[in-house]
Amino acid sequence: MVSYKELGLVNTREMFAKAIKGGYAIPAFNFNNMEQLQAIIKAASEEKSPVILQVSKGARNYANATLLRYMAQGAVAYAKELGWEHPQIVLHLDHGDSFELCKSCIDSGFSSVMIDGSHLPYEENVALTKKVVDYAHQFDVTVEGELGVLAGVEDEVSSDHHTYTDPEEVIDFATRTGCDSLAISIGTSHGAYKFTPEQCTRNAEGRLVPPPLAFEVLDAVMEKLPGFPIVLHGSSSVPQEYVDIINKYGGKLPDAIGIPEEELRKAAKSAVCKINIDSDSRLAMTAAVREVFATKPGEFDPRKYLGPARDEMEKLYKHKIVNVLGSNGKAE
Ligand SMILES: O=C(CO)COP(=O)(O)O
Ligand SMILES: O=C[C@H](O)COP(=O)(O)O
Ligand SMILES: [Zn+2]
Ligand SMILES: [Zn+2]
Repeated sequence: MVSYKELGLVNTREMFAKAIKGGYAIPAFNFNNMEQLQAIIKAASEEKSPVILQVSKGARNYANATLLRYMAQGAVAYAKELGWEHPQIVLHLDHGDSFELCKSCIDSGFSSVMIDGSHLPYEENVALTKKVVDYAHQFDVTVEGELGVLAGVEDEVSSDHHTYTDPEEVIDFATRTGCDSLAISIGTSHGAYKFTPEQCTRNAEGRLVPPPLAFEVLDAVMEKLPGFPIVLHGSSSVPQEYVDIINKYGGKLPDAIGIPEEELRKAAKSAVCKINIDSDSRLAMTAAVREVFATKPGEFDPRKYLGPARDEMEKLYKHKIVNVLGSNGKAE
């Protein structure tokens, strides 16, 4: 058993309280490799932004759970080397699907976990989330629960079907589980295809324009739970520059579309205090790698294509921090 406190990590409690008061949101960036982690830490250090390092079950399986957590723990030392005196870094389990997985992360130094029981019947979601909270809180680890189902990978019924969070359930859920934050469904979804072309309109250039998020659901949740930390998953904006580069250099991402940054900016000013971004980083990395492969076919040193990918991700993370979430300078 190793406590995150010995590792210089922090939980989300104070971070979220400040973000809600200050009208900004904390970035939660997924990582599963060294270059992503370096780019996240460099961006957060240089912008003095609190940051949530997010690890999925898939990432643990890909990179090896032990190696991954040592990498994240090393991130605190790296941030200090970069001149960030008091790094505010959370190590968070993304989409935990069982008590055992959450416990294993808590026991190995995670400062925060998500237990995602959103696909379960309501009472089972409450019971599972409460079980994780009861364990986590003994060690001052914070817990994110989820109510409502995002379209796409979270929804087995169909890719364009959301079950928005029912605002009538949130008080009961938060009170009975004791969770520290709540992920809700208001129309975002995971991946690079957040809306089908049929759900969108087209602008003059023929680009897809997505339908708006259900801000009325967010407003109703905030009215029921004033000041309670809300989380948005599936919040990549799928930058069209990256999609174009990928498609130009042999990729195939037709009609990829995300959440407009304008909507995320608006959400960040509300009780939404954690915004999850993974796909945008994948797109930045893929665009940069494809461009090197296409324009410098003689390169075979991975540093020559992963290096530019890392630079592009760092640029992306800084852009999110400074221009979308407004978390820069909040961890001086
Ligand atoms: O919600 C996410 C991770 O939990 C990531 O969402 P995106 O696929 O929109 O980046
Ligand atoms: O919510 C999903 C995250 O983007 C992580 O995805 P993953 O399960 O492919 O690692
Ligand atoms: Zn979920
Ligand atoms: Zn998610």
